[in-house]
Amino acid sequence: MATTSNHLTKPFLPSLSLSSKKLSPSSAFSVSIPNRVPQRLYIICSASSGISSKPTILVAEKLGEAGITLLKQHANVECLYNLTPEELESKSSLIDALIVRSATKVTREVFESARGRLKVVGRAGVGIDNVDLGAATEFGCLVVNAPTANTVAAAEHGIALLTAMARNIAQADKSIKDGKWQRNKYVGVSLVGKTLAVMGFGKVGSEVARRAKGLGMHVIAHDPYAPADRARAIGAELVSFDEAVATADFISLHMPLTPATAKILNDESFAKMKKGVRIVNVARGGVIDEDALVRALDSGIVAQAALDVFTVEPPPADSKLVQHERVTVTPHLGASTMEAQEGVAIEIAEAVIGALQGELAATAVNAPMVPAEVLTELKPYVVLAEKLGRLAVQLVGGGSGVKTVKVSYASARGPDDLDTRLLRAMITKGLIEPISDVFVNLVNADYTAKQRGLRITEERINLDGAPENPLDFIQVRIANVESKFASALSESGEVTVVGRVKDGIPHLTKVGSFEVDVSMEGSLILCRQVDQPGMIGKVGSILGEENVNVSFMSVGRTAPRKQAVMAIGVDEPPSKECLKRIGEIPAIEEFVYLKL
Ligand SMILES: NC(=O)C1=CN([C@@H]2O[C@H](COP(=O)(O)OP(=O)(O)OC[C@H]3O[C@@H](n4cnc5c(N)ncnc54)[C@H](O)[C@@H]3O)[C@@H](O)[C@H]2O)C=CC1
Ligand SMILES: O=C(O)C(=O)COP(=O)(O)O
Repeated sequence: MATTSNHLTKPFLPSLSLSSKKLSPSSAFSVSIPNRVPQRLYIICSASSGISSKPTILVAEKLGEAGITLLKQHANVECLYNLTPEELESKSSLIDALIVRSATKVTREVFESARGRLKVVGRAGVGIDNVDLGAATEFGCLVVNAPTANTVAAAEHGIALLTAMARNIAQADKSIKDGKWQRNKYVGVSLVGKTLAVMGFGKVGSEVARRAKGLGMHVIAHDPYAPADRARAIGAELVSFDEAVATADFISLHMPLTPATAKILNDESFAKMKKGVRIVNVARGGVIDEDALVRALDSGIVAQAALDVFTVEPPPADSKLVQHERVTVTPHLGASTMEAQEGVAIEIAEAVIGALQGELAATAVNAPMVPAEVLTELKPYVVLAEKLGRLAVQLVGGGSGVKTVKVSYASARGPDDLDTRLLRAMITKGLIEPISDVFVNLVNADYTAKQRGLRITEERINLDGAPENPLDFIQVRIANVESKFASALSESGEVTVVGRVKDGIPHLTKVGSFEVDVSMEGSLILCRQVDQPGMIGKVGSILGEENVNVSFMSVGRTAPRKQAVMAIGVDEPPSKECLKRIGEIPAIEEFVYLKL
């Protein structure tokens, strides 16, 4: 993964390097030998992670057939259910992606044991509380979910539990099967005109609200982050937590399990409720303090509860809550309809395959989501960003340590039209990977930079003109370092490289103060010399004799016959002997070989 750079510098160079700081470029000319290698985006997976052939995907829980079929078109698929935690850990270094539902705990140990191979975790459903997101991010593993395909199923299950609870369906069913006929015991309550508090007004919550309105209920909702107009459109009123729990006849829970929502229904909140309230939970068991719910049932505050989810699944057989006469339970069936499972399976298969192919998933949970059309437009700039980072760091010399990097984006677009998170992540990747064995991607770029004490500051250069392209150029500067190629230091003393995208191909357009123009493919030789006739020919013929193909050549100079920097793109890495011969050309004052 880490690339190497060789560098040969003539002994008298330090003094020259100082003077070169004062030079200002005048012009650049280039000899172009087109070499259009298609660029692939490895935003999540590295080209060297062994995923270039067919990736291996472990499906650890039952997934709809349509999803499995889709996965098999692109990957080796293993379906292994009910693995123990240890079995999952031992599998993780043999797989590129893992697909789970809610029953599999994807722990830190799973990521640690993966030794960098596991690059995508697909959660075939919504809730990602069973995946250690912090650990996934640290290890550069993308987590994607399937957030839409089971919404209706979960909402329908919520309504099913609500109505079944109100009319004692489960209890009456059991009683009749036990040979009894208890018409007086199972008198229910009506829903019409009653107040339902929907806690968590997201996708499922709003579908539940819509259906409850159809049943003639008065719907209120609590969700600190939901827009009021969405609630209004459904005919629900957004209220505070206290108002919701205090006024509701029925409470239906639809928020995710997070540190903020854990045990959000507890002794204190039950004490605020109307006596005889009824509770539905199709969200997560952990949002209710289950012992407190048993107490509230026993004291009569809560008349009934209908639960699809539990803190521990399956719950212990002797669970007081599950065994409670006024509690109706289902074994986490919210998403379990034929339709939802087929939909979820396809949604997650597409997301996982896309991510393995280096695309950004629209349902990424621990990485910025970049809309597909923006990504298409940014693609060549993403490649440029990584290569500029890669190049800049290879120009650093003298063991100075890279700590401060300044990135400038020159664009004629408005600030809101340019999302630089992806570009920053790729610059970080380029900066860190050549000097370490850390794998960096969009997921862990910021985390890895922080860990290494690397501070990346960004600024925009606002240009006038038509903003057809998202960016005009990107400049990367590394401050407070020495350079192994003194000409790479700009007047401010920073290692500076600038690049542009031309015809979809990233080009290096400036090194230090020297304007060049070389396509950023293969490898690069930078030479500084006194501008004079025959230099291109001399270097070119050495490379030719050594069978190294030149793809691009460009010379930037301060003035005719003064200092010049020659940038030479090469397809094959030159041998040490070849580089030595270039270094021996008398007019060449310093040169460096860089891998892009
Ligand atoms: N039982 C089952 O099989 C299923 C369960 N679920 C659960 O339902 C949850 C909701 O799913 P979706 O509606 O698709 O997710 P969503 O993300 O669309 O909605 C969640 C809503 O909860 C809100 N929220 C966050 N913190 C809150 C708080 N402290 N108080 C009130 N609201 C808060 C959010 O603002 C958001 O609007 C999931 O997180 C999942 O755990 C989802 C599908 C199936
Ligand atoms: O999507 C969710 O959050 C669910 O809870 C569904 O879980 P499941 O995929 O059925 O194990």
